[in-house]
Amino acid sequence: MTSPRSRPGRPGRAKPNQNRPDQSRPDQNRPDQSRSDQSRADHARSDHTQPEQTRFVHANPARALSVRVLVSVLAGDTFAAPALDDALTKAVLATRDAGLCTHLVYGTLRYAPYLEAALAPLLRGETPLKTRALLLCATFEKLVLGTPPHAVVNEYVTLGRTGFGPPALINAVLRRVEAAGPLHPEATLPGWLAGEYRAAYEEQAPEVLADLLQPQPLWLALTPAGEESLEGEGSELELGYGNVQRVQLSRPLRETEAFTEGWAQPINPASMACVRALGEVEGETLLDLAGGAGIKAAMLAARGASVTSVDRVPGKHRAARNNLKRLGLEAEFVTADLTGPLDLAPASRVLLDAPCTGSGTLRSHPEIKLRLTHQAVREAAALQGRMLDTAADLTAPGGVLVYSVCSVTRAEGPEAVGKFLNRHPEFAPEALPDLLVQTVPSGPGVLTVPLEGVDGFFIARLRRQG
Ligand SMILES: C[S@@+](CC[C@H](N)C(=O)[O-])C[C@H]1O[C@@H](n2cnc3c(N)ncnc32)[C@H](O)[C@@H]1O
Repeated sequence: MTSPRSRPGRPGRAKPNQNRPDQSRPDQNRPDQSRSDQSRADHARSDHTQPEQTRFVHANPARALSVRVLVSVLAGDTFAAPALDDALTKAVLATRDAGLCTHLVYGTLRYAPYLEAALAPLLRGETPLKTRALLLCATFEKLVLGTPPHAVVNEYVTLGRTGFGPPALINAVLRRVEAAGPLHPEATLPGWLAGEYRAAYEEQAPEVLADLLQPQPLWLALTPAGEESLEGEGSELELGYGNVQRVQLSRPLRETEAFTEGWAQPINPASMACVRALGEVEGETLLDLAGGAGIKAAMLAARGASVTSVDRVPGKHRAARNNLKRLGLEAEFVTADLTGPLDLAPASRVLLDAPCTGSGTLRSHPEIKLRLTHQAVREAAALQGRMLDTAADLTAPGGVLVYSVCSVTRAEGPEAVGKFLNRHPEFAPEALPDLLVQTVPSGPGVLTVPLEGVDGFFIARLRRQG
């Protein structure tokens, strides 16, 4: 394992922080920005210093928007990232209010089970979703952010009056709500999922679960010109895994020269580890199966591979094409269902970055832990098994198949590959090249360790013998 490269901050160069969550992340992992979240928290804590008249006549618009977004996410209608992007695009909020809104939505979702436990003794019967969302958000502020209790009560009672719930109930609950016990990170996800994390990371599990409650930083794959340009604009590059850097932007990513010139690509270091798992790809023909929005395809094309990306959804190809164009790269696209045989020439390098439950991305997608079921894991594993069989047919003799999922469940990782190897004795697992991120062994592959904003991915590298 190679240690991440730490980059000291450069005090005095940073420009005012951009709190609005970035809307330019074509990757499925859509990180919000850690520094933004921090300043949002500071803002939340300092709310009680506002003048009395302006404080409680209208609830802060960030809180109203947060609760509306939470209602749609908790209803299961949408994921937090697109709901928030959509809401912030339509609402005209001051920068710091947009930051507060982002922090409240993600924070409430990250801590939701803990907040539910605190609220449970105070609520009888069914609580309407709007009221539940409001109470969760307010409880997050009171118990986790440490916003002064009187400010929480006044803000959210005022908000309740606008149609979110009975002010008397909100007032009574928020005055009394207190922590049900010490905050154990395990209490912030369902017991069975905490068990999967314990099985995956053993003694590191408590540290990992605590880390998943932190704000998600922004990671960018940068060319040297991109690094120079961002630093010149006052952004801070903090920590690096190879060319993937943790960045605090001085302005929205889409407005940076690094993005418009194609020198920057959002990608989690664990996502990049799947690309690294393929080893040297320069001059190789490569199949990127389940290629989605083509983030890994782009990174592979940048390394000199001739990439054909296959996905079932044509819309994803459009997004991928546009993104590749921005990066000055090219790939072929094939729209096809990978659960059945495909009329494509086998390749010497194949990546199957399979659809999965996303259980390794709880920092950036905290709502997943509120929705995930055993049944969903079983269904994902069955789909992955079928896609692995197709991937086997598309791997040339002597070639390499890399299988990856952004999930830490055993069924989707080591068990899926174990069953595959039983069905396909012509494949054997082999050692992975240096992935740069921290990993732990997991059956025939490895798991990346989700600390400091790195996602949890299972990755296996399989060689076809004959
Ligand atoms: C984890 S995402 C891939 C992310 C992508 N590799 C990237 O780096 O941007 C999984 C993809 O699998 C695709 N998918 C799901 N079921 C499929 C199927 N039966 N056949 C082909 N693609 C499928 C989804 O459309 C989705 O884009």
